[in-house]
Amino acid sequence: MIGVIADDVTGGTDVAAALRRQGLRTQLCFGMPAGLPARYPADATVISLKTRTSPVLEAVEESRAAARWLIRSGAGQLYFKYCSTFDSTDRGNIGPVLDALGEEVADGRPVVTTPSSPEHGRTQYQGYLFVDGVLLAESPMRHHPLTPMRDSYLPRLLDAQSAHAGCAVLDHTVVAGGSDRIAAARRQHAGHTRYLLADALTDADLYAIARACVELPLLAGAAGLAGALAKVHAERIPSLRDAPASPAPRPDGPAVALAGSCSRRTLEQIDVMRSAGRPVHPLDPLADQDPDRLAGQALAWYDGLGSDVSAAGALIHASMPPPALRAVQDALGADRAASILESTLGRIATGLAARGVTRIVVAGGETSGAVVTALGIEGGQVGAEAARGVPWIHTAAGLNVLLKSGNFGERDLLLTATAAEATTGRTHA
Ligand SMILES: Nc1ncnc2c1ncn2[C@@H]1O[C@H](COP(=O)(O)OP(=O)(O)O)[C@@H](O)[C@H]1O
Ligand SMILES: O=C(O)[C@@H](O)C(=O)COP(=O)(O)O
Repeated sequence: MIGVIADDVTGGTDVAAALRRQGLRTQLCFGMPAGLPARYPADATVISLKTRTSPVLEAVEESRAAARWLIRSGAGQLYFKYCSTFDSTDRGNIGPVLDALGEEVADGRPVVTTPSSPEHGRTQYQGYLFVDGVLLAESPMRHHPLTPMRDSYLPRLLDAQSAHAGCAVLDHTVVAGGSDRIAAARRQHAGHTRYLLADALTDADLYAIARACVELPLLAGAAGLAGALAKVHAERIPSLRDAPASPAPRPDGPAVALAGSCSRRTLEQIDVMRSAGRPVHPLDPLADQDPDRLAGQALAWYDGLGSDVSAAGALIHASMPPPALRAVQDALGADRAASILESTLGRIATGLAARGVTRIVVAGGETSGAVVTALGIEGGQVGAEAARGVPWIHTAAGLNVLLKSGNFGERDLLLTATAAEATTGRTHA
């Protein structure tokens, strides 16, 4: 079994979708699972934490605990799923968590990693990370509310975070040379380099890296490398390759979208909702900083929509474009503003569930973490993808949640996912 530790909730659903696409029976848990062992046989188990922006020690301890749980449940390989845009704060949790997981399983062997995920437009070349062909630090990620990324050079970012200085790049000439060449380069680094950041421009590059590393106890990266690894495992183990995908339930029932992401794509998706005439309620954290009152106002607004809303879903959002976001952060502080809005959206989600809303679409990774925590969702069945890397999650209690990374999905994703006719959008299941 592959055991995956994801540093946020949308990262967890993204990687779960990538594993499921390759036919792996994938168990998805939000937070540490309560019991042992896994409740049903799985080829992969994903534990989605909310550690991307938490204090370093907390992130390390929670990730260690998740690793130990996965190993006790039978994981033969660990994968640390971080963001394809290498989202991390200045204090940086990717390095410390990787260092700790290496202590758990890697025996000092080099750990191969890459945030490259061509399916999401992320590529690594000469150690630099590109987002849709633009350097990370020049992409909209430079404006992220909690993890603004202002350097594109991955070795510098990782070196600053890890206790093992001097990570190396497996450059594209090596990767393009195929899996034997990659494995040879990896062996040359054994004993003196802990992290090898592998360039990858295409899925074929990721596949070659995965083939070279399929036996390693620890790998790390975004959904791209995890999907490639799943493909290699599925090819080697016929029972995985032949596993019939379980039929995905159809998400239905009253729908509401909750957005806490300020990423460019989410702002575009909000504009599409507005242009389509959907009911939209913006949260104003400058007017009131009390999450209970902000949530109460939003729910009163929702109640006032009456039966119209059962025809097509409404949207409640904290999201703002960069200038307005800066004004809020200047007034309240970035962490406090985030915490107020996350608590508010969590309370709104529980209020909506109590009102019979069964389709909850959430935009934003931190925001999704707050919402699943508030709703007490511990896991669910990974269903059809409404967009690449954005699968519906079906809970035992009958909720259908779509947890969308801020940057993912077509411009009409919020609109289609909350449409009256239940839709799974473009299905990749
Ligand atoms: N108007 C706002 N002012 C300040 N912070 C905000 C605002 N809107 C959202 N946020 C915070 O920004 C963060 C966005 O992160 P996240 O939900 O992970 O989105 P993404 O997936 O785009 O990274 C959340 O913590 C959210 O509460
Ligand atoms: O790798 C990715 O880009 C995503 O899986 C991811 O981690 C998304 O994080 P958010 O943008 O914070 O939702």
